Amino acid sequence: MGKTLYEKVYDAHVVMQKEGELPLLYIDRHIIHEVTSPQAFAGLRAAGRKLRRPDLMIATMDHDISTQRPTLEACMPLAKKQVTTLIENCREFGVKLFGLGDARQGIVHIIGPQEGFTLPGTTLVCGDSHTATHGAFGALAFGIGTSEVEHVMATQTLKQQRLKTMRIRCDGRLGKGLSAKDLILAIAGRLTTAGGTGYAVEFAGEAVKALTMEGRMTLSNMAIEMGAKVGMVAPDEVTFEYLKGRPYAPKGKDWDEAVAYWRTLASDPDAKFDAEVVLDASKLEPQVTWGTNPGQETAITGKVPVLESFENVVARESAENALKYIELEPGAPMTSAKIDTVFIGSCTNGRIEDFRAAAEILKGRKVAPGVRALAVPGSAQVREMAEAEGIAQIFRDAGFEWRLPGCSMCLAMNDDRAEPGSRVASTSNRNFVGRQGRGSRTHLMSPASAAASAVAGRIADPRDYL
Ligand SMILES: CC(C)[C@H](C(=O)O)[C@@H](O)C(=O)O
Ligand code: SF4
Repeated sequence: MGKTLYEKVYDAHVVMQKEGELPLLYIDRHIIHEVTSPQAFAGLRAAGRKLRRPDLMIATMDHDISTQRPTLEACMPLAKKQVTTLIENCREFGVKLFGLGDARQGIVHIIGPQEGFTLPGTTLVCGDSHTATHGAFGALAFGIGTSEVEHVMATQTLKQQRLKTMRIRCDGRLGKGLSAKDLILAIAGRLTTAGGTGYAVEFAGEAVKALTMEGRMTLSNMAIEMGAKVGMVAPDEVTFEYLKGRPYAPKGKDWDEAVAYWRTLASDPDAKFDAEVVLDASKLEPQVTWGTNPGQETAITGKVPVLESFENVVARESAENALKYIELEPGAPMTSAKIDTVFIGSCTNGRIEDFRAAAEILKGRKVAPGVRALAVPGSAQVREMAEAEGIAQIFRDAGFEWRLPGCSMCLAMNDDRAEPGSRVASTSNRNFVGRQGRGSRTHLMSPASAAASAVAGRIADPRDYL
C-alpha cells in the first residue's frame, strides 16, 4: 500500500524504535524565539551541555518586542529581559540570530520560509504552536514545549508518536475577494477546534494547488486551531519556485537532487488516510468568527447564530458563553457589528500577499472615524517589499499605523493591546477570551475583509469594495 506525505517524511526520520517506547525522530531544523527558549538554554547550561547542531538552528525575536521602535528600550520590562537573554544565549551557544533592526528579522513562522530554512521533507520544530505553518512546504513541522526544545538542542532528536492521517480536500476555486484565510476558517467551522486532534492533516485538492506559498502557509498555520499539530501540503512547482535561491536553500547540483527527492514526497495515489474531509471552495463566501474560538465562525453575509440552532448541548453552551463575552445579538447580521480596532498582521496573514490584498481595498479610501488600525508586516523583508511597491504608503494614507515586524496585537504580550471592551477585526489566528487584550473581542477574518471593515467601521464584505 502507498504512503501519505506525512508517513513518508515521518518514516524517513525514525532513528530508533524500542518496544513500548515512542519512536525517536531526527530533527533537521530548529527555530527559536525569545519566549520559549530561555529555560531550555538554562537547562543545557546547568547540565554542562552544548548544542548538538547549532548550524541547524536559527533564532528570531518577535513575540514581545515593540513594533514601534527597533530598540531594546522600547520593549516592556519582561520583554527586555527575554530579548537580552536570547541575545546572550545565541552568542554563547553560537546560534544565528535575526535580532532587532536586522533586515532579516521577523515572526518565526515567516522568516523560516523566507530564509529557505524551511524545506520540503524535513522535520522542523519550534517552541511555538503555530509551527504547523511550515508544513505548507511539505515539511513535518510541529510545535513543541520548552523541555522538548532543550531535548532537541542537546540531541537533535525527539520522541514523537506517529499520528493518524486526515486529508482535507478542497475542490473548486475560491471566488473573487476570497483567500486562504476564508478557506481555513470555513474548515475550522466544519471541523470545530477538536476535529483534527490526533491527526496529521494534509490539505489537498484544486483550491489548495491553486494557492501561492503565502496562501498555503495561511492554511497550515491554522491546522493547530482544529487540534491538529501538523498541517501539510505536498510540495510542487509553486513550492520549488518560492524556495529557489533563498539563503538556506540548497544550491547548484544539491538543488537539483533535492528537487528530485521532493517530487517523490506527494501522497501516493493508493495511500490510505484515516479520515477524509471534502469541501467545495467555489461555494464559499468570505468567513468571519462570531465567537471565542476559531471554529465559531460563519459567512460574512451570514447572521450571528441563534442558540436553538445548536443540536449539541456542549456546542450550545459554548456558543452561549461566547456570545455573552462577544456581545452580539443572536440573529443579527454579522455586518451589523461595529468595530473600533483593526489588526492586519501575524504569522497567519503578515506576508506580502496579505498586504497587497488589503491595499487593493484601501487604495484611495480612509479608515472610518474613530477606528484605530494597525498594519504590522510579518518580517522586515515583507515591510521592505511593501515600501518598495508603494503599499506601505497606501496604508499610511488610509490612516493605518504602519509598524515594524513582530507579533504585535496578535497576542497581548507586548505594548500593542486592544482596549477592554473593544471589538477587533483581526487577521490573526486566535480569538480566545482576552487574547488581544483583557476584555477585548476578536473577529478573525481575511486581510481583505479586515481592510473593508476598517473602511466601513463595522464588519464588512470585501467584495463590496473591489
Ligand atoms: C508564546 C507562544 C508559546 C505561543 C504559541 O505557542 O503559540 C504564541 O505564539 C501564540 O500564538 O499563542
Ligand atoms: S504572530 Fe501570533 S500566532 Fe504567530 S507566533 Fe506570534 S503570537 Fe503566535
